[in-house]
Amino acid sequence: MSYTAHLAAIGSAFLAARQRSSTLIPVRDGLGQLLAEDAHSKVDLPIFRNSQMDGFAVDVASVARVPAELTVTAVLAAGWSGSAEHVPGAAERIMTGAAMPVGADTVIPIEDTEPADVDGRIVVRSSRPVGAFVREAGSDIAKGSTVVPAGTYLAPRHLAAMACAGIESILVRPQLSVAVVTTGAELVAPGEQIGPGQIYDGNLVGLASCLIRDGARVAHAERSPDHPAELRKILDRIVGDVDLIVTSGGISAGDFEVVRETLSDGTFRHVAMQPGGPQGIAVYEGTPVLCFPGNPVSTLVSYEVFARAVIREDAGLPAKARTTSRLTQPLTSLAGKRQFFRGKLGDTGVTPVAGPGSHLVAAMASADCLIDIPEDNTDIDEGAEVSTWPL
Ligand SMILES: Nc1nc2c(c(=O)[nH]1)N[C@H]1C(S)=C(S)[C@@H](COP(=O)(O)OP(=O)(O)OC[C@H]3O[C@@H](n4cnc5c(N)ncnc54)[C@H](O)[C@@H]3O)O[C@H]1N2
Ligand code: MOO
Repeated sequence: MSYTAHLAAIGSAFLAARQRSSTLIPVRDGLGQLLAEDAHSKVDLPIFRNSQMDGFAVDVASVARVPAELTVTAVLAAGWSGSAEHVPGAAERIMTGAAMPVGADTVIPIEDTEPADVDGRIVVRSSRPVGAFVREAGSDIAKGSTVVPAGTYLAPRHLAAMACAGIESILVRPQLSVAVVTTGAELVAPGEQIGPGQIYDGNLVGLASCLIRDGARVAHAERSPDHPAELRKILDRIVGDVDLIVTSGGISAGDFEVVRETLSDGTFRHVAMQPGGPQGIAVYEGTPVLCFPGNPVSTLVSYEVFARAVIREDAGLPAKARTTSRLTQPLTSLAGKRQFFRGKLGDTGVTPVAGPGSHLVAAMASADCLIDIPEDNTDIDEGAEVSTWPL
């Protein structure tokens, strides 16, 4: 089975995980959520023509020559109904955010005025053009226009704009909910007492953080011993909560292949690639299960090359762009297998990091890309152009 054929099979299996419906939530709960449909403004913003300054609403003709002395006919606070008309040649004292009286076309800030000698009159000291300090209705956005487009991860600025636009509830696409289950009798959590023959579980945190980075929600992260009954117990407990299950280990050719035994209806095969040769796809109680091999580099590379793109697409995140780079040293690759070497990009090209061994997890930590070598390339020269996938 080729890499591309298994990738296509994973794409098909993932379709079931995509079938989740959007939910309506109050805007105030929207932080970090993925907006499922365009949010349209219920009003013009500003909703009505209003003053940008504390000052005086006037008509420009009456302040064309300054100083000009005007009678103050009203005091208009933010929140007044806005139904009064401007008295031509006079001034209305107006506060920031108050509706402009009909007929007034400019605002003189209070700093540019002073009380006149006669009570109830002011002296305007500097003139302003038409529209100065007037915020026109709809000048920010028109009623019915899109305030925030579908596919946006909602930040405070989006929520504030939607609230100002009178939007009370929004349709959001729930994050993909995923369970990560690592398997192996040898595994203990970092920080736990480690005994002979035991190792620390790196895949749980590795896979969970890949998923979170790519926009999914890790609803469960569990470690299973190598007994099918135990694994089944875990799966039964979590399956109702998640859209997808990702496992590591227990799928190759040994005596204790717990994932393979438990998900015996699944498809387990050897993909012509390295690392990540053993692979599995199964369905548990209707939920797709991606089964990655246990070696930590194999697990991480499997995620990168099989799952990352679909998980990001599902979350509405852009695909990670692949690039080409020149090898800084020759490379030998296995005939008939697509090999994903770990590499480090630099000014002179890409340098493979350590060897191909899928246990070399510490070496992988210093890599920043995968070097993708096709099945039929075995001896690649220094300087050859290769495809690199960002990590
Ligand atoms: N006879 C064969 N043996 C193996 C084959 C094969 O084709 N024939 N394939 C090899 C390849 S390639 C890989 S990769 C592994 C995959 O095996 P499993 O997926 O069954 O994984 P395990 O056997 O459970 O573990 C493999 C390796 O990884 C370590 N491991 C497992 N889980 C974790 C974890 N969560 N954190 C850190 N390290 C982990 C485990 O201790 C093993 O050393 O099979 C080869 N064998
Ligand atoms: O192909 Mo396995 O997944 O590397 O060691």
